[in-house]
Amino acid sequence: MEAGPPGSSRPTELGPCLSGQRGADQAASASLQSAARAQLGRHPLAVAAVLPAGGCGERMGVPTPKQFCPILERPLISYTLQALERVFWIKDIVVVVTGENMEVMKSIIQKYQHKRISLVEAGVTRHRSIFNGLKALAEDQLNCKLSKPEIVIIHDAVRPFVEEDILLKVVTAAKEHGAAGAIRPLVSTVISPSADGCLDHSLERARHRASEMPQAFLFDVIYEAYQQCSDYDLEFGTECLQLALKYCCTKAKLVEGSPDLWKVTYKRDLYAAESIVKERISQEVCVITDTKEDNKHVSHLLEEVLKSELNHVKVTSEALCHAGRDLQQIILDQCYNFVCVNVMTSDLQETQKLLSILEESHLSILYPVVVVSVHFLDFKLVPPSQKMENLMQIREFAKEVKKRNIWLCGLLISYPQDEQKLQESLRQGAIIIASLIKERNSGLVGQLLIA
Ligand SMILES: Nc1ccn([C@@H]2O[C@H](COP(=O)(O)OP(=O)(O)OP(=O)(O)O)[C@@H](O)[C@H]2O)c(=O)n1
Ligand SMILES: O=P(O)(O)OC[C@@H](O)[C@@H](O)[C@@H](O)CO
Repeated sequence: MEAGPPGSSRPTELGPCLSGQRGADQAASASLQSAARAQLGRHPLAVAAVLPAGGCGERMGVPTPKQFCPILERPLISYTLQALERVFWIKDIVVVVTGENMEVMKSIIQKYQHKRISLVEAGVTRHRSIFNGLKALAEDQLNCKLSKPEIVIIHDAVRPFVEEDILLKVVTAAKEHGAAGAIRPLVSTVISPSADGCLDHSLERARHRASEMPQAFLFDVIYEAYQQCSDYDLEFGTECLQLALKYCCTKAKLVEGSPDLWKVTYKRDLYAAESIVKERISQEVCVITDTKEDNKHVSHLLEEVLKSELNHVKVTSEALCHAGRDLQQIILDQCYNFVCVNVMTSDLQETQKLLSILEESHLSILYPVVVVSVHFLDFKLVPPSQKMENLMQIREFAKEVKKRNIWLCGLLISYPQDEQKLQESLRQGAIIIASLIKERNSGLVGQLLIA
């Protein structure tokens, strides 16, 4: 059982909350969280989590177990760990992986600087893996670094979009009822086939629900259930709530969960998960300019066109010169998209300054940061060839900063004297920038695009 790297520093912010909630929902969630935090704070509940991650992902149909499949070049399991790490009152996170994947898991913990993680060896079935995780938490383990919690959360490692409020709800419910689990409406009707492969009967969909994760239990309840569990249940069971009912007569409280709780099972689920992550880290763009009047004017024009191109996206602008203060705050506020505006110049000094600031921050550890180095050039005044040589340096810079998960590309925008033609160039440029930010295609890193 290994803990995460001791003392590894971690960015103060753990990346955006990839929650499905927005606006009013978020306010409700925040007020629930503060109320529950007050409650948890008053009687500090010892809460730990067990993340079964020892499967082979057969239904995903790829050689890599799905929990290690990449989303934006980061393993799926790292997103789930990040989601749980954001919850300050979960004191230990036990990840259950196969022996052969132990080193892979350790490298993920190291690279993404996950904390509060202990690793335990998986079993041949999900229930056996979960049982191994619980054993690691029980006090009756030799040289155990973990202490037995009052409440244990069980959450599949392949359900990355779990929010604090559903965790609070199931933990609070488990404290009262002994067990609790998230549920969702059924999408398809459940039917029961007869022996000859025909319909025997169907269940009334409105009266049934899909059992999801997270689930939470009084530790003693679920640990006792697993200890009493038959080999058949350990081998073929899929429902922890049922074990609590069958072996400990504990009826779990069912808690409505959000649509994002779904389990990544098939390849399409991985594409869906990546789309959600891309959408969530494309919510803000920062246009960086210097204080020269010409730059500020064009940056403002570009900012306005970007706002119309990227609706629902917050577009801010910042001068690079006093970067020590305002830009750092924008970085801390989790902006992952930067447009560095250069007017009538193809040198890359401003862009390089921005890249250095980004490299010094932890911002790109968890998510790729997109930087577009924009160069407005009046092709009539300055033949592109004279400037292209400078701009081609972008390829080298991009290769270097890609190692720090900063995805740099260049964009040449025509800067004609004619106002109407300038507007058209700006619109073209904004369309390209919007696509670079939303699609986050690593294949375009180091490219010089022309609007
Ligand atoms: N022996 C096992 C089997 C599964 N799991 C974990 O339980 C979770 C949910 O199980 P499932 O979606 O079935 O994952 P797999 O078993 O990997 O998928 P498949 O059935 O397609 O092989 C996953 O995080 C999986 O890694 C586990 O810890 N140990
Ligand atoms: O059965 P699988 O191993 O695919 O996945 C486990 C799921 O069944 C489980 O996570 C929820 O149904 C809640 O128990």
